[in-house]
Amino acid sequence: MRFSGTTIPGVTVVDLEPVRDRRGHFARSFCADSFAEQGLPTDFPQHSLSFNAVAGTVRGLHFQLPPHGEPKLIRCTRGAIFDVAVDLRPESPTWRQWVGVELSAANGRALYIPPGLAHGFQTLADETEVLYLMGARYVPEAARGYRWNDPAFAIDWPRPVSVISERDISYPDFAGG
Ligand SMILES: Cc1cn([C@H]2C[C@H](O)[C@@H](COP(=O)(O)OP(=O)(O)O[C@H]3O[C@@H](C)C(=O)[C@@H](O)[C@H]3O)O2)c(=O)[nH]c1=O
Repeated sequence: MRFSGTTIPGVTVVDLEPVRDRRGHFARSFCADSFAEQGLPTDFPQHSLSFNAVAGTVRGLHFQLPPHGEPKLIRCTRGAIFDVAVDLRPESPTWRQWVGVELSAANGRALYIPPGLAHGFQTLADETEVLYLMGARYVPEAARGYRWNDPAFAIDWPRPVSVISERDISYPDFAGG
C-alpha cells in the first residue's frame, strides 16, 4: 500500500500496490502494521457496504459527535465515486475546507478520513458499491450532518444530484460550530 497526503492534514489517499501475474493480481487492501507506521488507526470494528443504484446519487455529509468520531477508510469496489471530506476541526488550518478524490473499482484507490471531518460522496456510475472500514461503532444519537450544497463549503460536485435522502437535503446551514 502507498500512502499520500492531501490538502487536508490527516486525510490520506491509500493506493494499492498490486502484484501481477497471468491470473490477474493480488493486493493488500488493509494492513494494520502499515497503518500503524503511518500513525493511522488499526482498529476498525465495523465494516459496511453501501450500494447505490443510480449515477449522481449523493450521500452525506455525515459525521458523529465526540466521543464517537469515526475514522473511516473508504473504498469503491464497484463503479466509481467522487469522495469528499470536509474539515470541521475548529483548530485545523484547513477548517471548513474540502477535498475530493475519485475512487473507483478500476483505480483501486481508498481514502482515509480521520474523526472531526464530515464525509460524503457522489456516485459517477450506476450500480456503485462502497466499502467502509469504520474505526468506531455506529451511534445513531451522535450522528450529524451538513448539506451537500452548504454555501459554507461550496463543494464542486461533478454532476447534478439524481438521488438523495430526505434527511440529507434537510440539514440546517453550517453555523460555524
Ligand atoms: C451508517 C449506518 C447506518 N445504519 C442503518 C441506519 C439506517 O436504517 C440505514 C441507512 O443509514 P443512513 O441513511 O445513515 O446511510 P448513509 O446515508 O449511507 O450513511 C452513510 O453515509 C456516508 C456518507 C458515511 O460517511 C457513512 O458513515 C454513513 O453516515 O442503515 C446502520 O445500521 N449502521 C451504520 O453504520
